[in-house]
Amino acid sequence: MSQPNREATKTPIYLLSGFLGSGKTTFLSNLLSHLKQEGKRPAVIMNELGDINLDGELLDRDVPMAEMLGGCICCSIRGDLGVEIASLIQQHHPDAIIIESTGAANPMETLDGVTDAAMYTSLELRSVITVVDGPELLERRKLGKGRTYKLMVEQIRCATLLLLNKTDKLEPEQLVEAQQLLRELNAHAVIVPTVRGGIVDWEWLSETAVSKATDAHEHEQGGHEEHHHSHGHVMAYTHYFDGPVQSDAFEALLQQLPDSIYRAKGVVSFSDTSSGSRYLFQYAYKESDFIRIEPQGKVNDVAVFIGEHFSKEELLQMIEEVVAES
Ligand SMILES: Nc1nc2c(ncn2[C@@H]2O[C@H](COP(=O)(O)OP(=O)(O)OP(=O)(O)O)[C@@H](O)[C@H]2O)c(=O)[nH]1
Repeated sequence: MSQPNREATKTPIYLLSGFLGSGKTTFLSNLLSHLKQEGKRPAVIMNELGDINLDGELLDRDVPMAEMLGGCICCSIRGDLGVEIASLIQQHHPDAIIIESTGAANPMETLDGVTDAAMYTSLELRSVITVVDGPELLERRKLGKGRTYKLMVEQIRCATLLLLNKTDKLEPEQLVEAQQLLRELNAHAVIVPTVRGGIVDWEWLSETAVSKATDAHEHEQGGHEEHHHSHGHVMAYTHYFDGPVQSDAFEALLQQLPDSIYRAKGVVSFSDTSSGSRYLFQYAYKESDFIRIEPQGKVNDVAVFIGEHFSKEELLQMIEEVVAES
């Protein structure tokens, strides 16, 4: 079960969201070209509500691609997402995985699907990129707060990078208005106005805006994590445990989580129950639930915490107290 260098083997994951027709695929092909120019080997997961994936046809054939068709990864086929991620990593060992969700997907729910994969394989969710159709955003806001506008807002809120696209169709004052609206809806994300998803600054690719997957070992050694780019906008934190933890202490930790963390799940081993017992835990809105499991194959002891603007440092401290008691 040894994991020689988890940092080196963690696969970066980028989640690409944005409303129907906002320009996700256009941006994705720019992103893939850029990664390939850098000598990287990216892989893609494309999700379509329908049974065919036309967008996939537009992309480079050398890029390994998993298609998840006929359902939405944020709901009906969410369980499959983890499996797809894990098998892409096993088969192709990509340097990065980009998940393009359907325009109708709620990114928080999709994020939840990504966390499933963290149990089976080492990964790091780096950014949530939301492509915003500039003219459509302004139009929808004018029309009032319908369901579509609400979904757009959710996609905007959970982004770490906002591409304000189709700015060629905006008047200068509309551009300002759209930027202001994005800033109101999301105080933390980097906002980049784009035409056809074209961007010049790719630095964010190597920065972790969403989560910092950490294990105790790393933390002991380090203290050199990069905080300056995180904007305090942490939405998912992945923690790998090195060994079993004490069950009461762990349950107490879940009960003491701040309100800003509304979801957690993972697999833990308890030191005080019969040897080798492992549990799948779920936590949502103050309720926790443990199911004893006997995993087939290798499954990490890992906990993933999801929330809005919570302090990763405080959470890590709480976890370390549990580890110390164990
Ligand atoms: N005028 C203009 N058109 C754009 C821009 N970016 C993309 N488009 C066009 O908008 C349409 C939708 O772009 P896609 O990249 O397919 O959008 P998508 O978000 O992947 O669409 P779905 O897969 O349907 O959700 C295409 O016809 C693009 O050529 C832009 O910046 N300006």
